[in-house]
Amino acid sequence: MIFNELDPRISRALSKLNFHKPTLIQAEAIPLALAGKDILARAKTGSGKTAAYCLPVIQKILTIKEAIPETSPDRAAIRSLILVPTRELAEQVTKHINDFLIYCSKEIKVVNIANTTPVQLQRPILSELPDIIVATPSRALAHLDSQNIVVHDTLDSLVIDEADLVLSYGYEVDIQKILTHLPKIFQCFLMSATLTKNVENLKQLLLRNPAILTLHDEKDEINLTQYCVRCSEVDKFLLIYVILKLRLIKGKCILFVNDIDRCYRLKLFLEQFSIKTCVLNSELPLNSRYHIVQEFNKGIYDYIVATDENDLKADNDTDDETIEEHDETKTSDKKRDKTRLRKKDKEYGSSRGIDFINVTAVINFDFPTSAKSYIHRVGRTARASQKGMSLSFVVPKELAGKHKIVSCPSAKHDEEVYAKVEKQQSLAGATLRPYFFDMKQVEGFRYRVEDAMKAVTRTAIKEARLKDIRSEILNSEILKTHFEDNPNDLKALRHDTIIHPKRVQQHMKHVPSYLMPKIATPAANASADSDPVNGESAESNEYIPFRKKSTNERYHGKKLFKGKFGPKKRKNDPLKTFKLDSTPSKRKKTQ
Ligand SMILES: Nc1ncnc2c1ncn2[C@@H]1O[C@H](COP(=O)(O)OP(=O)(O)OP(=O)(O)O)[C@@H](O)[C@H]1O
Repeated sequence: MIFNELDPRISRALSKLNFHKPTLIQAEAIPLALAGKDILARAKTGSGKTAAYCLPVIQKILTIKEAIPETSPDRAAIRSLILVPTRELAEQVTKHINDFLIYCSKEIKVVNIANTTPVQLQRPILSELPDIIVATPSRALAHLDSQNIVVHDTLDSLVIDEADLVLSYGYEVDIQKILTHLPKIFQCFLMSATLTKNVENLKQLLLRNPAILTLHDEKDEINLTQYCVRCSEVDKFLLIYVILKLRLIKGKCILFVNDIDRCYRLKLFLEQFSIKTCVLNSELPLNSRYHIVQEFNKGIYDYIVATDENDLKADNDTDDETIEEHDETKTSDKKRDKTRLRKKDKEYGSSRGIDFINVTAVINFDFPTSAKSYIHRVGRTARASQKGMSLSFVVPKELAGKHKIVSCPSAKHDEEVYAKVEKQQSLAGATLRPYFFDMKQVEGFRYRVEDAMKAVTRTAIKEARLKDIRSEILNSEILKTHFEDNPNDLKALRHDTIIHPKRVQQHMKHVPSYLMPKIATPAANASADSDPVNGESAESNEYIPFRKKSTNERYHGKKLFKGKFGPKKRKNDPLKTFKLDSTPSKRKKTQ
């Protein structure tokens, strides 16, 4: 299948988007879909599933409309319903469709009704009979029930994207109710990166003699390099500091943690060293979440600390092999619920389906609680045939829970989940390589890391969480009114601001040269036949040199030696001054 077999308006849009040739799933699914087949597709994350169903849906609508005279009232009709599990995904799919429609936007209209606009206010938009509706199942059902959407005679296709997640979010009943509003015959697409027993049930319910595509593009596996490091819960903080501060991983990273408090703990910790991050979690308003992802994709932010708590829960509920949430997690969650400022958004998801662009690395700061969740998290990098890496921290069982304050309840199960991930990856022909490093090399940082960890108290986290949500609610209001009208105003809106400026210790911003360790980047480290104890064999690769003077700049990012913290002021580094003052010669002078 090649794209220029599609309507020329679609082909032009595709070349504008630099979609020169179809991905494997697109090449297989599009011709079958155009031939009218129902499709059940399972393909890896980032393999282009969205276009695999959007393009035939658009193509078919164009063909149907060409056969209807311009003046006929029958031209306007709702012909396709696309159901997705989260609001983010609905925004994203709608954007993709609008991109594909750029040369035929007059012929086909798409509307996203998954947003937070009240149902009544969406009625006028729906009365114009858009050709394609994108919705979460609950929203679609609300409109079908209230007759704002009437499709028994017109619907041509139904898509359920991320089908397993749609079901595990508890939408099964909604889907069954939705079916009662649909015509007897329509084409159906079920798309998912992972297929579960529930999807099998849905297949029986919805699909007629479907084409079942389970696609595995071997090239894609090679694009993702997976590393893991076993360490204590405190050492996770030490290592993340070293990795980000010394830029051992260059480029954009998503750091996954397992709950919202951990999100702010990690943000505040990194903030101590002037490492800026955005947070992404289900408490933030939808507009802010969407804006954060957009800006991250444009390259405005380097680091996102994300939770995928809804996805973790959804995976836990459905995956037989998943570790049960243990009591401690439940009680601590209950406690936190009391202090919660606003409700979590049930229709939030960060690790499923969201198209983060050009992500160098996914870092599982907290190891996920299921193998399925691991697939979706690491699937945020190495997308669309690009290269990417994942680095996962795994806490050995005997070290889990040892440091109460920084402990993550799920760490007790890291080893068990890791074993499942390893098995799952080896079945797919992939491996998780260990990231060896010489702990002695980073010991010098322990003091400042512990200092920073102490500053991130429970109260600080609570305050930060409240403050961030308040400011994001304000941001969200600005975003709501300005999104379309004043795009320039939005440029000034930042989501990575320092939450606790008073706690930031300026000297921690810099890494003194005498602390500079000899530590390899994950890539350099794993590519050599390292000695796990001292990692010496990686020397020839990308070691951060110890006491290297003149090339420090590359470890600190471009701006470090410019302006306020320029080279002349380096003498003011308190750590350095302290060292100088304690030399014997100085002491003599002052006596
Ligand atoms: N034929 C193509 N050529 C170039 N880029 C493509 C092509 N198809 C899709 N892409 C790009 O690949 C990225 C991933 O596509 P998409 O989001 O559809 O993947 P997915 O399989 O739905 O992933 P997930 O399971 O995570 O939702 C997107 O940025 C998309 O623009």
